[in-house]
Amino acid sequence: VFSAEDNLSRYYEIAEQTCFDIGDIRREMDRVNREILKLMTERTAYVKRAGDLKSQTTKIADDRGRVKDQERKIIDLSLELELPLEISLPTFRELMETSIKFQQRHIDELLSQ
Ligand SMILES: O=C(O)C(=O)C[C@]1(C(=O)O)C=C[C@@H](O)C=C1
Repeated sequence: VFSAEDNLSRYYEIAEQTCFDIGDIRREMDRVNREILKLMTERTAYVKRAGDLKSQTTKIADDRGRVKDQERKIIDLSLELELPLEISLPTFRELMETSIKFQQRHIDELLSQ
């Protein structure tokens, strides 16, 4: 899925070669944070759209099977990236749980109209 250079060791080498004070670090982190936020926005659009579809079928946002399936994929991909599971897993779990709440509110809003 990822190219060979997409791993923690490689990004750490780049950080060593480009960052020499905390200002350098924080500039890069601000850049990465903006990318993460853009991707979270894109992800949330699909969560909302899934709510549109579920409002016509189950009316229930929460799908534990899909949550478990994504957790498995997050674990496998994190191992590939050398990304510590202590960072990726709780973060994605929180993202999925807050997305479920957001989606259920959207479904309920559609059904109350
Ligand atoms: O896959 C879905 O059904 C979604 O709506 C996405 C999503 C998620 O945010 O990952 C949200 C709610 C479901 O419980 C499962 C997964």
